[in-house]
Amino acid sequence: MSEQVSYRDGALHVEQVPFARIAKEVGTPAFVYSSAGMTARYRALETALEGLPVSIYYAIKANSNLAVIKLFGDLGAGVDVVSGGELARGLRAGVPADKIVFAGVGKTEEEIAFALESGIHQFNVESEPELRLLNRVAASKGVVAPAAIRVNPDVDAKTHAKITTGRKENKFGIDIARATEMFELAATLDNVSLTSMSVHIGSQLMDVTPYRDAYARLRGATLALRQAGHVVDHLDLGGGIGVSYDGSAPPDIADYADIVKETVGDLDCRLSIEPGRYLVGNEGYFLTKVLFVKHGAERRFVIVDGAMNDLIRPTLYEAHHDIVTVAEAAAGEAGSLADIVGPICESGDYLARGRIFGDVGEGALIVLKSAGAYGAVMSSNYNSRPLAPEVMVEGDSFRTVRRRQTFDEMLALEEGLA
Ligand SMILES: Cc1ncc(COP(=O)(O)O)c(C=O)c1O
Ligand SMILES: N[C@@H](CCCC[NH3+])C(=O)O
Repeated sequence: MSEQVSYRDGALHVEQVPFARIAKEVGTPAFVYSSAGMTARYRALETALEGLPVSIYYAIKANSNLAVIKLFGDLGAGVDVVSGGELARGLRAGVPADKIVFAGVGKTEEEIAFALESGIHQFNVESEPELRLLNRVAASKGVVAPAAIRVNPDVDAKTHAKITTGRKENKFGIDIARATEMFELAATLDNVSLTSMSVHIGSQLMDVTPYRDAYARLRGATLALRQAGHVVDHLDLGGGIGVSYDGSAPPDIADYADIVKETVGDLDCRLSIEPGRYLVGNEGYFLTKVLFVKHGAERRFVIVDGAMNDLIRPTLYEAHHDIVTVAEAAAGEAGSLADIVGPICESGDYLARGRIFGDVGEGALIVLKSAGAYGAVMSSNYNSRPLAPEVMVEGDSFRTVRRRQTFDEMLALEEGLA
């Protein structure tokens, strides 16, 4: 029996990930990433967008491990951050401040001050009060803050309701009809420079058509602003390109690039995009070990040492992740119905439900695919489970890029306070 799993996804693949060795040396559960896969994704996107004046800002919320940020930074990417903590990560990973954009509906005064002191490239402002606060903090520091307004184009991204961000009922952005009003307001504020707009309509878009509608509206707003005498020299087109979790066809990035070209390619604007999931989603795995197999009255439970605190996507979005066993490489192909569940005290603690799954026994290693995005970053200490380690596979070798949290580290913040 092989101790390795082969994985192919179009041109991008990890030939052999040494899961058994990783389990032995690092333990389980663990997140495992492919540097070759992430690099290939970045290059593919760059190639698809060739000829367009586009910069790539990696949205580090998808996977903010320092080694992952550094990998994209070294490839030339900037980063998109949504909190002071993410800004600290971007800087710590060596990304130059002038390649960092700061998005988010609820930036605090302290976060704005930190970003201004760091000298970031751009604030993507999501409300009028935020624009005024940005002006005030910038004035107190004697600087002019580079700003974009994030507009809400009221376009349905046709994705999961919890990750749709461009509809009127969503908290994100400023109604696109108010763009001119915002530019007029900014013109009266001495410490912001507003010459840019951003848009982000949602995550995990499997159909690129909604981008066409959103970018067409952005184009319309740009032309109207210019007509009114304002300068618009940069458009941030957001992230959201989906990846396949089940082997179905992913969106074609060439189609996405065509849409960019056709809608905003001729506006004489610098452009940027903020992909997160696309760059890392398929290039990570969640490795876990079978603790017990229990035959319930109605179904088989495969109880593993990974849980919803490690990978919450199945619980939170009913998300599907393909699963393979390390020994067989294709446990999903034959077998019987099973729930793959974790040790947490909630019935919602499952990694897969009602899955046709092979006959695994205690100690078997199983791998959830496509766990590179919104995996480790969304993990928690629920049930006082220490955070799982993260491992980067580089060529034939691998290295730990986040250690497994110890009990002492988990308890440190409360030390002496009880
Ligand atoms: C403003 C912004 N940019 C970029 C992203 C990255 O999204 P994704 O990982 O779907 O590419 C998000 C998350 O949805 C976001 O809110
Ligand atoms: N956490 C979500 C995506 C959120 C996108 C961030 N705006 C997921 O796992 O699919």
